Amino acid sequence: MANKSAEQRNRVETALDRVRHQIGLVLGAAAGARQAAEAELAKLELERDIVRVGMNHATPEQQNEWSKHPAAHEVFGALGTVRGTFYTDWSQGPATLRELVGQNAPGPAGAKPGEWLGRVGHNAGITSPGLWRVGSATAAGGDATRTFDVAVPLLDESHLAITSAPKTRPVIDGIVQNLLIRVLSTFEPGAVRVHLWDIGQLTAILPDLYPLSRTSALSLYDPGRLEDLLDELAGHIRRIHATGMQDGKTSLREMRVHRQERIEPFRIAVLYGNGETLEPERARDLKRVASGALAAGICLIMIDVPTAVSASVETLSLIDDRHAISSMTGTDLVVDLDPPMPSGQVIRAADRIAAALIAKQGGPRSFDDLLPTELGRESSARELRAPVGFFEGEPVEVVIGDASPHALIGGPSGSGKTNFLYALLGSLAARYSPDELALYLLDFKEGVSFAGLAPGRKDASWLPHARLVGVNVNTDREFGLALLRFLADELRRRSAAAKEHEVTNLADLREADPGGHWPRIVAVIDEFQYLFAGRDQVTATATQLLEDIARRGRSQGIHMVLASQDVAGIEAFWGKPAVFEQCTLRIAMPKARRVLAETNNAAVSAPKWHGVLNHDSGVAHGNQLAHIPDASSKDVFVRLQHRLWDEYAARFPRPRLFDGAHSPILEQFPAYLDLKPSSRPRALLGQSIDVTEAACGVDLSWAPGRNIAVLGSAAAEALSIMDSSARSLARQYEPGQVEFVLGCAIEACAPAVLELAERLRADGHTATMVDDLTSTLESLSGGAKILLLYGVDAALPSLEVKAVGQLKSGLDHLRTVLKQGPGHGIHTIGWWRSIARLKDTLGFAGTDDIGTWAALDVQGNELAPFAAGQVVHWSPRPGRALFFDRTTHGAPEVIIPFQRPENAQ
Ligand SMILES: Nc1ncnc2c1ncn2[C@@H]1O[C@H](COP(=O)(O)OP(=O)(O)OP(=O)(O)O)[C@@H](O)[C@H]1O
Repeated sequence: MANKSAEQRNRVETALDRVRHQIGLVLGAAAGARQAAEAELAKLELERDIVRVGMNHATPEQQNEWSKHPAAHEVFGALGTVRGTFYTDWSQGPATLRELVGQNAPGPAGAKPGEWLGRVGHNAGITSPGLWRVGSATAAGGDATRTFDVAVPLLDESHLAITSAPKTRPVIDGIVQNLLIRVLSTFEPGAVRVHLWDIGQLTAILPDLYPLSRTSALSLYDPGRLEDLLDELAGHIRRIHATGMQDGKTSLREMRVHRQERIEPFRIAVLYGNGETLEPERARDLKRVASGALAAGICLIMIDVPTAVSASVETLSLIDDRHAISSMTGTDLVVDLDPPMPSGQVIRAADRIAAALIAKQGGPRSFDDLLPTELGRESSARELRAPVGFFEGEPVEVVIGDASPHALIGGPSGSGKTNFLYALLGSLAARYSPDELALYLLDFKEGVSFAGLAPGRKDASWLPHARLVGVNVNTDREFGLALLRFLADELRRRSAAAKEHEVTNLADLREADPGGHWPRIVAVIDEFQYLFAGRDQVTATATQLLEDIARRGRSQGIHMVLASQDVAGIEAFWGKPAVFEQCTLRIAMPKARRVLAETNNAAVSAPKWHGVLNHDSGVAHGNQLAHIPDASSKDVFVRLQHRLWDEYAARFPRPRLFDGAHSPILEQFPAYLDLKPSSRPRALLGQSIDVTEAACGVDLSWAPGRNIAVLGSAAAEALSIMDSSARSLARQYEPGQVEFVLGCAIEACAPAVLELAERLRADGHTATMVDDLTSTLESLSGGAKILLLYGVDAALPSLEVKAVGQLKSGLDHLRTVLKQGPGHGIHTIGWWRSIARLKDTLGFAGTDDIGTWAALDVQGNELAPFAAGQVVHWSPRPGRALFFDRTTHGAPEVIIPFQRPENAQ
């Protein structure tokens, strides 16, 4: 039993010993592993320390410390091998970089200033260097073989953001100026434009470049108006983008390569901030500009402008006044910045570039420079496009088409509006034949600015494109209305044709109807605000018509060019936004107000004989400044007009000239000359105020009411109307077919009446002067007779007298003649000097027997009973009459009585 238990105990102890042994083994292995890990860690830590400090940069104490490390030998050995391998590879690094910069920054972009500074560049600007030198850097080791150039991309590659360190402004100016003069000296003059803005100052930004500020190569902006610069840049971006779209290209660079021409200059905008964030709106604008700029060849150099832009931006952060860290080289390498180029040499270089640019652009351009080499080569199917001026030697065009259908021109008196119109008309007329372009020209100004475009006494030539020339129409607003009516009718005619051909615009209509005559119509109305000068029917109708034409003219090729002196004209648009909005082309002459958008001040600073052209409804980014050549001096336009006249006059009729200052002469008037014997004779009372040269006539058919009353005391006009009525009728009867009976109760007019009688007799007619009107009226029998009664009012007292034994007075006979005469061919043309006397004459019979009348110096409200009770607006004025014919008129119209021979000049 004892043995058995001892044996058992032995077995247990043996098993425990085995377990203990196993545990010992495991613990020993763990301790060993830990020791090895600790040694590895110490080795790695040593390696890290050495790498962090750098083998060559360690102090002797440090070296000593490291060498005591048990793994020192091994670590130094391994690091030495790595370093050796690395430096074997890198020994080529600086040389490679030097070569790279040399290739991408050729000539002034990277070379030493002594090699190029002061010479004018030749690069045409189709391609550009990829890099521009700012300094150098030296790789570890410190020796010169490890130095390489540091250069940054600019222009359409990348923007550049520079951050200053304290007191480094002069250094930054040096960097920026170095870069700019490198760029300016690379390209031919005119290929680069520099825009400078500094939040802190207006004048002293990069002064060494100032010689360039007399050209377009350098512009400065107001410190408080960053928006002006950003607007301008945004405008360029939009324009370049739009041009690119037409070419199917997304960047200016692609377009340049595709077209193999520069197209637009490179632009560099330098923005000096102060480290503070911009106001939110500006920051937003800047971000927007920055993101579209590079594709438009616009590069920003921003100094201390904190902004996150989503475009390619390289950075340069100054450490002190000689050194910087650059995004091109990374944070491990310090850039040694190039020193500023010598001020005197930079000034001289800038001066030479400026002089070369001025020489290249030539002197101021003339009107002839606007003209093409060959006349009339362009098609107006899609649009009208013509240069009207120049900016820095480059032509600036006006486009009239779908996007800019109508134009508004403003500028104070003497600012050159009329001159601009001549430049525009000349440039257009020289490019488009009269088949492509028809002009309707109206000038409400007192004066004759367009008169030369119609045949005149001194010069028989005319502008063959002109269909209508209206001058001195300031008192004849109705003529403006007539033009608008004409345009509205033409609009309808074109719409109908378009509908018939199932097209929607002029270009398609011309294609669908190649035989049709569909020129683009441009109607120019100078001082158009006269149209709205009054709270009357003319204003109301003009507004309505203008709106209609403005809205629908675009697609039918009917365009309006409205010019006005400043505010007055534009005020006329208040409450009529439709017209204003449709005038997307705005032209502001110097000091013009309200023509451009509210916040767009470009016209304020525009120099003399310049204009700000804007195809974007006057929003600042659409501004294009242009010098307008002198087009209105003696003989300038006339020379072109003679060329055009020689070319086209045989094929195109002369324009209609309407001159409000001159009354027409009956004997020269086409409607009078064309009169022939007719079964329906018409009495011509005067000229209609209309686009066509029409006469206003009264049909004297044998029907009740066909009498004519001339109303008012203005003798010259009254005599004229009586005269032209009689003489025009005389032409429509064969001798003997009609009898004229003339009675004159106004002594002063007797000679004129006698003279008329003579003329009528000379034409072979019977013309009887009567003294005793009562007996003449009593004995009148049927058959064609024209009674010409001068001053019926003066005859009334004797007509009212009833002779002894007579049942009827002369007045009774007159009433009978007025009532029953027309039906039997007896028509009365009578002159009453007052409306009250006419009413007395008619008595209780009502006004029906006076079917037509021409009113002179009488008030409109007196005329209502004779115009079917409607309100008559009429401000009497010399040389004009208000005419109404019950059978043909809805409302009275203004007419111009003919000039009587003795009044003719
Ligand atoms: N670009 C120019 N170059 C030289 N002379 C010019 C130019 N523009 C206008 N002029 C001259 O200035 C004068 C006034 O110009 P213009 O008649 O065109 O001004 P306006 O604005 O139409 O003035 P207003 O409304 O009083 O008629 C004219 O004698 C004209 O010859």
